[in-house]
Amino acid sequence: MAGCSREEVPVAIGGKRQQFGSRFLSDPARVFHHNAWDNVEWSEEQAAAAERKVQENSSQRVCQEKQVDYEINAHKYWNDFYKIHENGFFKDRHWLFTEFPELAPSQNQNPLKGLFWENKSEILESRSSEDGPGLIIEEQHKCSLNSLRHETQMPPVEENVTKKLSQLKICADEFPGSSATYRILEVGCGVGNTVFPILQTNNDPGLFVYCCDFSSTAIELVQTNPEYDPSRCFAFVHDLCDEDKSYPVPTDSLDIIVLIFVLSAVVPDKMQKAINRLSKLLKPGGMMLLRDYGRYDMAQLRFKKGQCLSGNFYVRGDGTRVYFFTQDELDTLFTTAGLEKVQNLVDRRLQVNRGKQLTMYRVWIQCKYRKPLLSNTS
Ligand SMILES: C[S@@+](CC[C@H](N)C(=O)[O-])C[C@H]1O[C@@H](n2cnc3c(N)ncnc32)[C@H](O)[C@@H]1O
Repeated sequence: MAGCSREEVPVAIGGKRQQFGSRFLSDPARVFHHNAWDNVEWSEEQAAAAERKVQENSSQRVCQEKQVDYEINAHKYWNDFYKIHENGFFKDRHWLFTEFPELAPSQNQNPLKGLFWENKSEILESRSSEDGPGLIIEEQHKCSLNSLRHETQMPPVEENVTKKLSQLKICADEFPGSSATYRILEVGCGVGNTVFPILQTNNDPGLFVYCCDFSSTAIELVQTNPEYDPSRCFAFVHDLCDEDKSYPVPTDSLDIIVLIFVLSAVVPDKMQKAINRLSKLLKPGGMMLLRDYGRYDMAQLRFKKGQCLSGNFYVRGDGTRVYFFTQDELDTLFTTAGLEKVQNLVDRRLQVNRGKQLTMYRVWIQCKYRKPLLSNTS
């Protein structure tokens, strides 16, 4: 498959990892002097040629019957993928921490801790008046079984009462990581190439990492990895498009949600609801971090006629699917879910195969969106 990450590890210069966007090609004659160049400007002809290529490879769509199969059996195609590749395909990404320092803030620099506690009284006040007492996250964590019994005896008369009760239920169940002070969820975690570096790098004793994937094969590989430590991590099978299944954490409980090359694997008309649901899980001040394929990435241009499912959405030879985003589309998805933009950048890299003298134009989008302290998505 035209996988996401064999090629995406930034090069280390002098042993020191460079952040994306810091090596520029000013002299085209030097193109083969390095493995990769950042922020490469596309000429008008190159953009037009890419557009033509996409029009051409989108001109013939996969038939409806097959489209339904790819959707219904999406998790099976990914299971097959992981049965073949096991841990071998996606490389570990220690570069994560240069791009997303939020994944391992040193304890004193925890960006949310300060933000959250400084504004705690403001949050408590606003949420109390909005939702009534007992719904604020601190309260949820402290709630007693007695209060739960009292609450559950009352007949739920409104939808939001039902919602409150289900949140209290999670509380009563002592959800995994309930005593943690910094909670990260990775959605579509695959075999843990983001999760394990986080667990290795972030030594905050209050850290707890959740990770899920709809591929049970991938989750099994995470759980059987010698580095999997259930006291710091909880891996579970979950389909982020499944509206009927809830996540094993209460609303407003996560500091960070990570989406790395996963939203692109979801059928476009289910993306918004998936992001809305995730947004609810973030604490006020919490952040969603995304890195994913951008429009006209080399992988999109390489698709052949007959692999297109819908606009900019394709199926690979192994049955896994991929969408290619614009920055605006991602902005709409996140802001519609009530989040505020912190970063939305396009990373245009020129990767070079020096041995074969080949150039490959990659387009990735990186986003950080924050849940406002005064949430309007409840
Ligand atoms: C391209 S891989 C990326 C894996 C991992 N994030 C990484 O960067 O190594 C996409 C992952 O998303 C998972 N995935 C796709 N659709 C999903 C869905 N609806 N719910 C949960 N996981 C999904 C796949 O099983 C696969 O592991």
